Amino acid sequence: MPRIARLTNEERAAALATLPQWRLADDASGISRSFNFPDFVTAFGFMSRVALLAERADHHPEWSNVYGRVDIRLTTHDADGLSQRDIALAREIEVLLAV
Ligand SMILES: C[C@H](O)[C@H](O)[C@H]1CNC2=NC(N)=NC(=O)C2=N1
Repeated sequence: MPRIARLTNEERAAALATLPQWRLADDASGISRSFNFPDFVTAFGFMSRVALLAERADHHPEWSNVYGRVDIRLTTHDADGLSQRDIALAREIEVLLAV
């Protein structure tokens, strides 16, 4: 029994309308975005900042890094799908990039 509620179709559509850079998985289980930085150090600095956000939120990304590229997928394991926690972390990541 999932401990966190999955978003309804309506909630998901409304949330994703505010996150145009994020792509919904075909099975709607999560959202993903790729980030490109000029080099590894910049990419890893970004990952460090995301890691602090994730730890504070107790919500952790699935991700990979190749040199300057960072691929992030957000899904909620405790909900077996997409929850408000994923949306909240995606928004925080967007704020990080905006400053
Ligand atoms: C015990 C702890 O709060 C949970 O395991 C948290 C940790 N981070 C998590 N991260 C993600 N992405 N999904 C979760 O369900 C989740 N659960």
